[in-house]
Amino acid sequence: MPEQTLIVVAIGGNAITKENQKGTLDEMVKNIEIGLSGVVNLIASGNNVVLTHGNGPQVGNILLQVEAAKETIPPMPLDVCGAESQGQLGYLIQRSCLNGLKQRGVKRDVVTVLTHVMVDPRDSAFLHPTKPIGPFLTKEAAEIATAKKGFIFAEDSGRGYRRIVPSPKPISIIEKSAIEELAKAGKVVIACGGGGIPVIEGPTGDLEGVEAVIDKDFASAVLAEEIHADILVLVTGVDKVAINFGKPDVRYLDKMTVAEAQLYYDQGHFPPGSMGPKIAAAVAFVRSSGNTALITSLEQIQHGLEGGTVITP
Ligand SMILES: Nc1ncnc2c1ncn2[C@@H]1O[C@H](COP(=O)(O)OP(=O)(O)O)[C@@H](O)[C@H]1O
Ligand SMILES: NC(=O)OP(=O)(O)O
Repeated sequence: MPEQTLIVVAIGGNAITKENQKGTLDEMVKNIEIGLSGVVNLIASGNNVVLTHGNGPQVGNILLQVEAAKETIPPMPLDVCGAESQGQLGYLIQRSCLNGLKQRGVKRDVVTVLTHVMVDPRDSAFLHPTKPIGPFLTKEAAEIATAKKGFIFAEDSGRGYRRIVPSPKPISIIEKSAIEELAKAGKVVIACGGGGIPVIEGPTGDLEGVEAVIDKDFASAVLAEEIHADILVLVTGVDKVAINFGKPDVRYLDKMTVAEAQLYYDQGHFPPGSMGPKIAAAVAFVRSSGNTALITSLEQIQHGLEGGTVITP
């Protein structure tokens, strides 16, 4: 790897509010502090790092707050709720990074960039919601919420039922130049929170927010390509990617080429709601940049970037 390695690290919203948690401040602060220690080590050892993060559980909770207060306080649309989640989580992640660096005796600026992401208004995702947000409900609770409020729910990878919203594909990161300059100047940048605030170009050419939640793995892959990152790290709940996941003949992989990843994808080893988007995002970055992607867990990153599953050209 080059001397001044630029690493984009993407962390899932479910790592910040876990599946069995309600999303209290205390839970989020603890998860971020413990979860980020490996990332802070990467920063402390001299790498340039851009941190991106999901927001599914958090933006879902903000929407529930909006919904609960709508008779007394004017409700805000999903893009504004997404922007709120960037501020909420950006603040907690930024503070945790600053504290972690200070504890290691390292002086680095840490900034959060409110990030807009261009999407296509004709993206078919607007007609077919797929992105799970908010708490995990039982089937019965989901049916009641649908009947009462008209929300759409879907089963999320065997973990329960969650509200689903449109998730258009990210086309380009509006603040890419600022993020690249900051990161290459040694600032730690938190960007593309919640996959970024989805925007389109309106009839006058002005940016307009649209109601959706972008997948943070896809947004991170586009960002990594646009800021010329050396490596894209997608952090999730497993140390390595497997074929035959959950079956007796499961095999965890240390590495795979994009061709192998595509073959396993086509063979159905990576489900659409969980590992599928990560593999698709990693493959897109490796194909477009010629660099490598790594899929691994926060625990594994504690030991550097040597473990996990590496995807190579
Ligand atoms: N082939 C596979 N290899 C490894 N993990 C898999 C595979 N297929 C599904 N998974 C599951 O997918 C999860 C990652 O998806 P998800 O939890 O939705 O991501 P996120 O961390 O972004 O919230 C893993 O923790 C694992 O439980
Ligand atoms: N926006 C997004 O991808 O969030 P999650 O990581 O919570 O799914």
